[in-house]
Amino acid sequence: MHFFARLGERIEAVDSVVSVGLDPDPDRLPPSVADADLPRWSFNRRIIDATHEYAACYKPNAAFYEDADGWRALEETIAYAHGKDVPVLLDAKRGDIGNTARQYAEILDMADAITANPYMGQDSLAPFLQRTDKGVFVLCRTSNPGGSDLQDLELDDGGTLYERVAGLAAGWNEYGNVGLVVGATNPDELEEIREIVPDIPFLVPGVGAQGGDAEAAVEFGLADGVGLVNSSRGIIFAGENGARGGEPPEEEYFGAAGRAAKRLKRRLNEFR
Ligand SMILES: O=C(O)c1cc(=O)[nH]c(=O)n1[C@@H]1O[C@H](COP(=O)(O)O)[C@@H](O)[C@H]1O
Repeated sequence: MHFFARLGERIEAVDSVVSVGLDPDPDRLPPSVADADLPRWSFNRRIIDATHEYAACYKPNAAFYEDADGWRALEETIAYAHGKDVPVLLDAKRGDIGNTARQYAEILDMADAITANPYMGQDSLAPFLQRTDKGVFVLCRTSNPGGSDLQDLELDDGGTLYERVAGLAAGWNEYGNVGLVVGATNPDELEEIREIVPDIPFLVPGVGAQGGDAEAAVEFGLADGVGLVNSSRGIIFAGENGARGGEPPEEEYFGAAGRAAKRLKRRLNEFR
């Protein structure tokens, strides 16, 4: 089944467009997982247990797994998410010459979708796009402050670079498997890009810790009801915010992640 059809089913099943970002920063893991064989996996398993009923998708960012143990933690995490029937978008931001991209694309054997960087052009993304059952989210207008350095540049023949990327991505969407990444910190750009590509689902990061606009994320991020709004630290580290009282520390910690995911689901659903 094509990724976006599968994602649409999951969104409907849980009535949620929340993407839970699994970015297990080793410096922030709670003491209860520190002694585990694979602390990041141990942490993610508990996060998945606490959040899966609100999750349309999990989005592990590859940066948090790029060492030997990390890779094992990632594999376990993806298998566990799949066991809960939740698709996994690997946030790897890949993009390289064709020969290298073909190797990168092997990653899609384990994940359902990937983020990709369009800077090197169509041939650098072709090996991902050719995996017709997998989703490819192309960076378009990113949420970080420096996103404007290149992406907002005005082109000689009109429009900005991010608008050009949106138009190109529509052309790359031969198999209906292309999405765009547009940050919630850029509500005006979200609206503009939605006008250029009415049918392409967005991954909208930047709500939560980066303070982005949840309403715009939903209003412009979804295409025919399909799209994702991601929060990572705002969910997985919600337990750092202290005691609720009564529960044992571990339950309290991961319970807070579950409540944060549930709150985000509710908030986003106000605008769906
Ligand atoms: O591709 C992404 O997911 C991404 C694109 C972007 O423009 N901004 C952005 O924050 N992200 C990722 O989304 C996640 C955001 O994390 P939080 O700020 O903790 O919610 C991180 O994994 C980022 O790398």
